Amino acid sequence: MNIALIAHDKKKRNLLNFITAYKNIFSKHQLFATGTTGKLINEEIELEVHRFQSGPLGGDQQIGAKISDNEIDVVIFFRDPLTAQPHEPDVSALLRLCDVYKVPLATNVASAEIIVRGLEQGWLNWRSIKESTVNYDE
Ligand SMILES: O=C(CO)COP(=O)(O)O
Repeated sequence: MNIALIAHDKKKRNLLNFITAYKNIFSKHQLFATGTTGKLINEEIELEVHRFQSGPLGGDQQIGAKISDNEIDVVIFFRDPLTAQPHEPDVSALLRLCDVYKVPLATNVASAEIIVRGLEQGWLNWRSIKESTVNYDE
């Protein structure tokens, strides 16, 4: 599965801890991230990550484009709900595209835990047959 990993600055430590805890699961998948998040994952956890631009410089939009091409299966985005972001429209657009394309999305550690454990159990295997069977308008 292709997993997008993103965290706002005040949530980066939470995301790094989370990925470390589930490193054995994440290591079986293809990882994508916005620039700074990806750099930290790469350096601190030593997982291979494809890095896009930093979020405020277009990284959220790049991940959104991958979603619209059906190339992202899961988004884990630890948002900071208490700090205004200069690129808030990009953040909203990314979250919106997850809903448009029915991509499982976790915006905090509690929901991320459910998704990652489900991933391991095969609950998201339907993603691989999605393109041929799911009508995006429904
Ligand atoms: O701002 C972000 C998501 O909106 C995250 O970007 P960075 O990973 O580059 O900090």
